[in-house]
Amino acid sequence: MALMVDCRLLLRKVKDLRSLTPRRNRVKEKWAATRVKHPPTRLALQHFDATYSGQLGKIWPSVRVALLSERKYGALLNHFSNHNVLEDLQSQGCSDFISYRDEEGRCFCESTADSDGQQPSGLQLSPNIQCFVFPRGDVTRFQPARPDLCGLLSHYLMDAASVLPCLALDVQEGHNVLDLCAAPGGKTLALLQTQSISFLCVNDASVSRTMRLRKVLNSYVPKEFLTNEKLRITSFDGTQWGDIERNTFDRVLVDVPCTTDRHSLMEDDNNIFSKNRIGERRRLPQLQAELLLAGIQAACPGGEILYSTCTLSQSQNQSVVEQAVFVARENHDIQLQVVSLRPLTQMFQNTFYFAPDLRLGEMVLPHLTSNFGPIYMCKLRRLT
Ligand SMILES: C[S@@+](CC[C@H](N)C(=O)[O-])C[C@H]1O[C@@H](n2cnc3c(N)ncnc32)[C@H](O)[C@@H]1O
Repeated sequence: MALMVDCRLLLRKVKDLRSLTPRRNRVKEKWAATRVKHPPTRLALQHFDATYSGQLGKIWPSVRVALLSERKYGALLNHFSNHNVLEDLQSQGCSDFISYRDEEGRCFCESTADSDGQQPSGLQLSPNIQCFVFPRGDVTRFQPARPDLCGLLSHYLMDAASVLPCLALDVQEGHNVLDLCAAPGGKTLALLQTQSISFLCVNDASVSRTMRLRKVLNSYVPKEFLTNEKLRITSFDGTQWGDIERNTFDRVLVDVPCTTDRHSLMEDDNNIFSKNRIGERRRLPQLQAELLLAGIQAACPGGEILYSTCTLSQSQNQSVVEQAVFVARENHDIQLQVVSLRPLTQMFQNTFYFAPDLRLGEMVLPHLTSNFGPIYMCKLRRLT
């Protein structure tokens, strides 16, 4: 009997010991079980290799290596801030890539139509949009922005290529402007720098991102520019805009959600290539076309619409524009003209590496010597 009790005690002890000792192994097993076998970043790279090698041909390896490397930023100067950061930036070797055009002696004047038949843009750049960049090949990081005495920050860090859609939109004095997918607000801020806008409507379907947009605006723009008479901030589904407000705006920016190629290769968090977001990713071109169509309907006849993404994907870029133009004509009797952005690309070819021979629109390709983008943009003018 005593022997049996001893045996039971011994067995219990061994069990207890087992449950205690292999702690490290258990952690290892758990880690192995929860580890993602195919991280979204790797899935994204596989997807890009499969699609972009065909689309971009022999330039894909150069674009690929740039996408996987340290990106470059630009510092959008905030003219509402009294903090004079200009000298500081210049002393670090940065220059404003936009005003650089003057030293080159070039100008944005009405030119003849392109060989591809697109109409010339004739855009005039606002002298108030200034974006500083380090020289080619230099990926030095910018200092964080500093507040002035009123608390307004000196500059906003963003991909310098993201300023191009704002320049291409060509906002003029007294314009009513809609920024349909605006958060977190880099492009809104660039548009506000022009100080030409009569009324600006900024929208983003995501409530949390709209809150971020509000914070950005409050950190950069004085209160007198954010009154209800000058600015409206909403959180609507932009695809419905055509039903809310048609034929209204002189300029519409449609900067749609996309596969955000650079982010998808770098961050596993919130990655659109994760398995649970496959459906959302597949629906993107349809959502983008609906947003662009809504933007087209929101513009007034004669008004201009700028479609932009930060993906290289043809099916999210050119194909979306073609689909929206087709539906606008067939279903809504709206005729559109593609406006050439070639003058813009010629102007900034020293700063950005533009895709050669795109059949529709223009695209900044990432390159190790100027690691901005990708940014795709296409401009449309409403004829009817
Ligand atoms: C590329 S981001 C916009 C970036 C912004 N223009 C900027 O420069 O900071 C796309 C935005 O579209 C928003 N979005 C997604 N679906 C939308 C919809 N149906 N209507 C309006 N906005 C939408 C997302 O919340 C996201 O903030």
